[in-house]
Amino acid sequence: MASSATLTTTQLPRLREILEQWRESQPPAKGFSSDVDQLAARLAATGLSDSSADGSTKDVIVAFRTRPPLPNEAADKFKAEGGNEEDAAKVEFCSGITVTSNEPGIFVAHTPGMKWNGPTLAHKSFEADIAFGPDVANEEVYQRSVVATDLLPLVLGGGVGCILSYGQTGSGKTYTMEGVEHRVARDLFSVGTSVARRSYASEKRLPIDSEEVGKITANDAFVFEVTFLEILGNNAVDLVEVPTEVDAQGNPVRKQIAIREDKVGNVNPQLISTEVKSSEELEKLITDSLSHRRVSATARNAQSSRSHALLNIRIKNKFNPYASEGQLILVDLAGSERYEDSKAHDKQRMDESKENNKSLMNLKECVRAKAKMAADEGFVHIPWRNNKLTMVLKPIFDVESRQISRTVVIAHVSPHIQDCVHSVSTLGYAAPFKTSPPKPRGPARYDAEDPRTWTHTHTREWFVRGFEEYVRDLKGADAVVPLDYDKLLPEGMLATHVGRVPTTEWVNRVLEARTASADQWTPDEIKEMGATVVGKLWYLLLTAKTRKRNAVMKSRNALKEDHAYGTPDTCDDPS
Ligand SMILES: Nc1ncnc2c1ncn2[C@@H]1O[C@H](COP(=O)(O)OP(=O)(O)OP(=O)(O)O)[C@@H](O)[C@H]1O
Repeated sequence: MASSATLTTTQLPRLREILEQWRESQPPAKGFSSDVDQLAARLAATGLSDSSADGSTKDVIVAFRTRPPLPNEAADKFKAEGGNEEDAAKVEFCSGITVTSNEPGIFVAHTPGMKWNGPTLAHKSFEADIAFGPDVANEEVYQRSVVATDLLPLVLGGGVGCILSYGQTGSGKTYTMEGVEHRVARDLFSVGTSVARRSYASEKRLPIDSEEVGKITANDAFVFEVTFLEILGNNAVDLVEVPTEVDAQGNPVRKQIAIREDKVGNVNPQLISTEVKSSEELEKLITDSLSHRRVSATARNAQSSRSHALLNIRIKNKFNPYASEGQLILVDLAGSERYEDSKAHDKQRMDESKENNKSLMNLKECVRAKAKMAADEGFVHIPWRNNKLTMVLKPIFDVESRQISRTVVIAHVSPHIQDCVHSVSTLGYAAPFKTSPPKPRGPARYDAEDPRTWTHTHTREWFVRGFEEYVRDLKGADAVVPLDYDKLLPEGMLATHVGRVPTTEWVNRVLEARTASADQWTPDEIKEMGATVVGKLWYLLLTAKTRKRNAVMKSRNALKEDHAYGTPDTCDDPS
């Protein structure tokens, strides 16, 4: 099969002809629409959105994106691969990607080859959850990957949301991520205000449209703190820091940031953390930090980003001290490069490129393991400690964490046939992340220790017992639980559904389900009761999910100990 480097201008017209014939033989493309509202509604109906509240939401969502060809790009590519000026002028764009379905997203990559009777095309299709074709604007990408997947309510509710922008250098990752980052800045405070008003209304038992509730803003309920980290090869630096010195080559000198796990298992690089109180402040921080990001020319893209850039927005909840800290992590990954792409680099650039590819491979292992775990596919080990990039992404990879997390991977491919070999590898990298959500377990055998097997009645009985125990310990044997269980756990609500409700949302539900007898309780006491009891459910869910893994780890540890000290049978009797 010919690689893109061996394509010649004379083959392109024939390849275009073959592609046209192939396209004509295909059924019409499915599910195309640029109506963002319609798309969001459809995604909600297909279970990608949390608003379906049926527990089927995926933890890993995969999207493909390709961009339009840029002016002169086809000729420039040809020249970059050794073609002469005269022939380059004749090179016209030939598409290497066809989008055949929007939901699920299907991209077909067309790889050129050569037989005795002329050029050929091999068509290979890849499936994701969502596809963005070349004419899709950044607003639609944001609506379908952030709004329809409820990432902002999730992180405001104490969950972890992450977007990973992956792909070949020059394929449009930065274009997508900057679009997402600026739109997050635009919407975070208004969505935060709605969430804050709902919490306030629940706590004060006020109608949501009352004047008092209308005065509440996002800043009354949340503290937003932002960091921006850059990882280049093996080095990490703070993008918020304004460099004051330059080296001999005139490059800004930046302080190296250590990335390691502390004694209690947290990975908190010492970065400048800036509190932002408005969309404008967040917007400015993003723009300033991005201007510090290192760029250098590559054979593919004159403004190529050589580094991974991680924007992290941490959200503390002032209304609900029991809620975990929400985090939104937006990652523009360094371009993945093949040897051919990096051969023009100097030694330092080559090493960086190697290091980048290594970290991307490890990231792949981690995302794939996470997707498998979410789909309940048995024992899973997530190797997030292997690399700096995955270490800072610990909040999404830690299997012991009880925070709800959702990751959207957007894999980018170039539209050009010359890049097909690389596109096939990018699509092949991301496609396996697409897994089916765990199947509803139906009438699985009831296990008191595994909430995934509980019916609505089991769930309700467990909560009734849990609240009664809590209230008895706190207020004495005769105290009554001040909750309306019909309101808190409506018919059909299962333990698995409760397990997917972020803390803040759950505590709001508990506040809304208060009965008249709750007048003797303070709102904080009610919140603590709700958070404590649901915490026990999460623990059960976590141990049930990781039971097989824990058993394997336990037997491995036992093996290690046996190896070091011998088993009781084999130990020498000291007497
Ligand atoms: N969807 C799009 N519509 C129009 N232009 C686009 C689109 N996506 C990318 N571009 C343009 O393509 C060029 C390359 O895009 P970008 O810099 O985002 O690529 P990249 O994948 O981040 O590259 P690198 O890894 O080298 O940084 C830029 O000029 C950008 O403006």
